[in-house]
Amino acid sequence: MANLGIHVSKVKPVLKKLLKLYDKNWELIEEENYRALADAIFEEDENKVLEPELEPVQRKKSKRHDEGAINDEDGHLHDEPLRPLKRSRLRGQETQSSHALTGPGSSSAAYPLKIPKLEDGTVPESSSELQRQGTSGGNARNETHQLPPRDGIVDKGKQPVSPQVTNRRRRITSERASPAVPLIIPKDEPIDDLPDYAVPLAVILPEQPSERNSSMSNGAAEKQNGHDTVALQCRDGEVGGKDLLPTSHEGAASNNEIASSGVGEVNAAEKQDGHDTVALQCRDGEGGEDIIPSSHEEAASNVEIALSTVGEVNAAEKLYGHDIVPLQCRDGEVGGEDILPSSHEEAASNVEIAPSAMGGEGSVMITPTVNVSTEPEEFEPLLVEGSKYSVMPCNSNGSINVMSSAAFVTPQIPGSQPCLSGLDDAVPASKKVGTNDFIEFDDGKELVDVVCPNSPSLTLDPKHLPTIEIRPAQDVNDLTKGEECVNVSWVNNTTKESPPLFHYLRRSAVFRDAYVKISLSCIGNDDCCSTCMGNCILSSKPCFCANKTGGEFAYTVQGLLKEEFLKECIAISHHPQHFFYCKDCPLERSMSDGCLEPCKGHLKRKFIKECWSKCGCGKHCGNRVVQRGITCKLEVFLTSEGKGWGLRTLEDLPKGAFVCEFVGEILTVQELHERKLKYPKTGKCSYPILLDANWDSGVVKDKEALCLDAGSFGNVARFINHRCFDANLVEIPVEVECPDHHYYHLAFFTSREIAAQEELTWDYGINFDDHDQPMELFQCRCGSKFCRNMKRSNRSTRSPIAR
Ligand SMILES: C[S@@+](CC[C@H](N)C(=O)[O-])C[C@H]1O[C@@H](n2cnc3c(N)ncnc32)[C@H](O)[C@@H]1O
Repeated sequence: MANLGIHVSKVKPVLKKLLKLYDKNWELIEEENYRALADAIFEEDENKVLEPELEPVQRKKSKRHDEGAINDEDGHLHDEPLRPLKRSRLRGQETQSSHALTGPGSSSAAYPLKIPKLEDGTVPESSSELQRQGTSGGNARNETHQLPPRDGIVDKGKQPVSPQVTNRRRRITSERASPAVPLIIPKDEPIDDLPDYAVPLAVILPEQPSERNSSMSNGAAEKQNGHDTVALQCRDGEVGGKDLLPTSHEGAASNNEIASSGVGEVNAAEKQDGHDTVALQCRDGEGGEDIIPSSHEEAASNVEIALSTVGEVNAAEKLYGHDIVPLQCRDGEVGGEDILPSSHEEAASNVEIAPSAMGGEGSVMITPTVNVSTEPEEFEPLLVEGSKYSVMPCNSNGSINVMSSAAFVTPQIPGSQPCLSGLDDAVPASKKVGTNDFIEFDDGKELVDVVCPNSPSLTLDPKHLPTIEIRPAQDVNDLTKGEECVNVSWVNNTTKESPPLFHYLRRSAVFRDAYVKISLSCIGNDDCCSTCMGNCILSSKPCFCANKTGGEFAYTVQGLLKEEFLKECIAISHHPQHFFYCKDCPLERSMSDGCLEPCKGHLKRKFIKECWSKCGCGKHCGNRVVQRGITCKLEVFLTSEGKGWGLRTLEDLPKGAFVCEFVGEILTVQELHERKLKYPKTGKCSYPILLDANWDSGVVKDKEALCLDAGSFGNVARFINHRCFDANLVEIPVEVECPDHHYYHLAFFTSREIAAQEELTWDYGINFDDHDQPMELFQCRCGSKFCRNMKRSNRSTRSPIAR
């Protein structure tokens, strides 16, 4: 603001107000380079000028306006907070999050628009049915389904949405963030010139006078007296604070480690040059109580990704073979509030690095103050991810410097921090800024200029730039990091971009609240084949496990889906008559703000039931396919059609072959909703899929209403792109260890033969005509002749399907 000639005294009160109005959502304020803030300041000025001229009534209105009320078309005032430039987006937040809950088949209504594959290219019969429903103003559902009357359910005046057009059933989609750019030579350009993604997360500060000055240039900052001031990393625990710095990548990389206990707690400490020095964050799995090492010895010293099955997900970045930076540990409280250890707050808040998922283009986000050394000597890059951020153990003294391309362009601005796991876990970067330029979000506390102008530390001699080596963030040969039985390579023949960073999971893992009961005692005699031996499929008599698939196994002896079974599954996906409507929809409940809307419908799918541990058969039983994991050769590649990354097969695949399952964090739909509200922009890095196939089984409790989110934690399925109608994969729910079907596996099978090198696709079930979808609808480039996103000039915007 200072750069705009706006005095800090003007900025402070407005910023305070904005923060309040935005619920401290810093991201929204900083968007478009603080345009909202600037506008609010100007608006404030204007109001001051206009105020005396207003009639008393107008003045009242004006005052309300200032307080956040807005006029609707009828001239009524609403108590919506004033949100300069962002009103429409924020208004859509609720919807946005609701859209976020779209299942791929979301399981369910995600498929309303699908029509069966056509032999001759004509629009299938069902599409006209769909069109009818789509054009009927959303009442189509009522033509075939009578919604039961429900107490407490209030239709907020909206048209009941046809399952064929409802947003919520759609697969969450997200826009890829802009591509990474190479480092840029310093230049004095206005901040506005910065592309979105270039807004740095690290804050570059001028040097702070401190006894520990020697370490200030060494990377992540340490918090002193409430301010992030001094570099934390690479300091030994010796008297005098002399920096002991790693002399190699390995040295630096091994310094940041986190360990987790099996009961959900995660302890993290800085291990520096053999000395455990600083505890990072320590949480238990219960109420977020801090467990703080009282000595170096107690401090856990390894940073690893820890997925507690009983609670939080904690993670560290292990990139390119190096443990880079610990991420964050959070409490297990509902709402995902950030709770920092009180007694060790200093230590705990010093290092926070979160990789973005999709939206962040996989960049490493560094939230504390980071000093860029004015004279980096012989720095060697440890990692450059997506060509945007470099983490370099670095100087002759070995400290870790973190640099972003933006750092060379402009003084750094505290940016938003796409989150990590638990998207609702990440602490917004803007919460911590350095001493002179810090921002405090605590109500009533001082707000100071948000920009760090003219930081001397920004002046980097360009001669150093060529020394920065770009390395891929993901292992080219295997981005599963060894998790799968097969390697999954990735390739990009077009740019230097790496696939986005995310934590590879072979199996879905509970984020926090989801109730996933895996208990042998819950598996009844009907749910397993305890008397079987060997390979059930070879037996002449179908066993108990086959009962759940209609008395026949779903698989052939060759391990493929039986033709009939597959056909049925595809048909279910394509036909809307398979919808059911919950009496008390958990999804609507999760998004309800007092007025419960009617269930929009879920797709009733056919399950595969696999044998499992309580069965008597062997591990190689033919009725255990999905649980064995990926077996075909796959590759992630940058698509040429502008769809971002995609997944393809490197070998011919027969029809009905299992490819992979959709893996992600298991969230309750409530948690997902909270996640979306908390990070409205994280649609970019969130790929939720509803696990709603059993919601017709009665009242589903909140903790049983689940979804999978592969935004930050997932497997290769997160790279599968959408294709309208004639995708070559179909997703089928699979029961393995949970007979109650609250949690199940969602497996992708080939819907036809697929040749080597073909891209693998599935139909997200998106309705591209639904513009009431704050989730960025991408422009579909599926190339299908049935593409629902094709521009047809004579088509009504309300009709999702062509006439
Ligand atoms: C689950 S991700 C798929 C992987 C993604 N392409 C990537 O680069 O990581 C979904 C996102 O991919 C892109 N996408 C998927 N299918 C697409 C299509 N048919 N046309 C254009 N973009 C597509 C959209 O940006 C969408 O939000």
